Amino acid sequence: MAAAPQQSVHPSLPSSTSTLRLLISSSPRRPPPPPPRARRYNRLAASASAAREMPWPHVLTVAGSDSGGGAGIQADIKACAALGAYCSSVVTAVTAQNTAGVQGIHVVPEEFIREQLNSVLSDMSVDVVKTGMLPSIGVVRVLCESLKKFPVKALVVDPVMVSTSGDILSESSTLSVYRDELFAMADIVTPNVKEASRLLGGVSLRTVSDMRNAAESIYKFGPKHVLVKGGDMLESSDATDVFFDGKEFIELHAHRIKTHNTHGTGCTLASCIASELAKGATMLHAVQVAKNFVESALHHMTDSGMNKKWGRSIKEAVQAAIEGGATIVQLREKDSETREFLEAAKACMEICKSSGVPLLINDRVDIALACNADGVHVGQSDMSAHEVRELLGPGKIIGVSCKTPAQAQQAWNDGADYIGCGGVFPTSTKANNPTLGFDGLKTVCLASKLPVVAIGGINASNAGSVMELGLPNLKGVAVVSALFDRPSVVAETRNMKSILTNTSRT
Ligand SMILES: Cc1ncc(COP(=O)(O)OP(=O)(O)O)c(N)n1
Ligand SMILES: Cc1nc(C(=O)O)sc1CCOP(=O)(O)O
Ligand SMILES: [Mg+2]
Repeated sequence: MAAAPQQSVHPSLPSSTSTLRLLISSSPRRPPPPPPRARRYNRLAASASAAREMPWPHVLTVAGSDSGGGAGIQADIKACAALGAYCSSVVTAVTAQNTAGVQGIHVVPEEFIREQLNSVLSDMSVDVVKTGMLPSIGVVRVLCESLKKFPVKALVVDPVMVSTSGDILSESSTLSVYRDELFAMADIVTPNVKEASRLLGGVSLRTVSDMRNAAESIYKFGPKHVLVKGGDMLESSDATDVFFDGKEFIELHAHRIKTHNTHGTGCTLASCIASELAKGATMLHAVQVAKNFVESALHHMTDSGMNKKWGRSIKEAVQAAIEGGATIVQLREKDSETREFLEAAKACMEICKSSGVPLLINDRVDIALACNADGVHVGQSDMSAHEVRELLGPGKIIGVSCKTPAQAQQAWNDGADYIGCGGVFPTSTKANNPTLGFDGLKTVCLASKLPVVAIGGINASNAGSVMELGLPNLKGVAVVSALFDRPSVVAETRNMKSILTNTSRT
């Protein structure tokens, strides 16, 4: 299968129609699955005492409350829950706001913010602290002092200054203490272009090259990584973010989503990064997952049979899919010898890594380990997600094919990150694949606690109708033949991406 742009789920390379499955056990009956990992257990309803004692990924958000529920603490808690992290909260301000703007701000006294920080950090094992609205110099200083007293694994700083509606959320005097004290403690700082400009004394940021310079300048204040978010650069048709780790710049591209509903996306992105870091992901991986979560997904799965037919290598196919806008690639090789598969996987890893696009491997955990892929996609006859997680570790992405609510529940229990659900339409790419139709997809989406990617017979003519169903948890599509069994992978991917972009947020 070829991979197209995707989201928090992953796409793969060309899949062939043959069904070479990993023979994990010769026994026809699978033994009962091991108990789910504690951290996956009922994350949404986790009690504070459970979070204290159990190895949950734990994010503490230090931010303002948004009465409208779209941004701030409310957005942070929802994003962390969606990505499987427990979220505690220190409220720095209570805002009266709605979709039109901020009508009032009640700042919480500094000493009471200190008290909240003490209560949580002295008692519960927090992995990652994520900051949002820090209204005054005093609040930033209280936070720095608490973090020195109670160090955490990582600090994610979203330097929230002005709301999308243009209302001031942090006094301009906080800029200096952000730069001089908080940034030095941060693992990542995530300004949008307006915030980056303010942090740098009002420089103008109009191009990606300006964003790179800004990322480099902000890096000099001391954070380990910088992500300058380009979503506000309205002159560009692309929404490019620039990630800088002190050595390398990585441009993360996404098609601009035509919507005014961007309120809270910064909070959501930073909370997703924090959740992934809390789960053990590397910084780049955490940023990729977060970005994909905020966008809609297009999974590209490669298929070597189709690529041969069109005279292109897997590498060329993946390169073209990424150029066309694929956000996740899944390498699906049903007929290859192991050595050939691994070589292709290593070559694709290079391309995907340099483009900031996660690469998943279909079925083969050994290949994923050998090429340090970003994750694995398994089906109901493959190794369970729980077993895959044991082998891959916490930071990798695991997808599971599910056709029923019970399978979706099991995937959640087993610690998967997303599910693939299909066949939505009849397909000739996968033999003997039952067609679920819209009704089957709906039943699974409604039951799923994980993001869902629709698969099976999806093409440019029907992708819009799938996304327009507006089903809960449906985040994107995974596509093989509509991209790879065509003369131009780039053109087909671009077209598919724009269909998804235009339907996912309307
Ligand atoms: C995103 C996504 N969804 C479903 C599948 C199918 O996986 P599986 O059921 O294991 O079938 P094979 O791909 O192995 O034939 C997938 N690969 N990706
Ligand atoms: C690999 C795969 N899994 C499916 C499932 O229903 O789980 S359908 C499928 C094939 C998808 O290919 P195409 O986009 O060419 O239909
Ligand atoms: Mg499989």
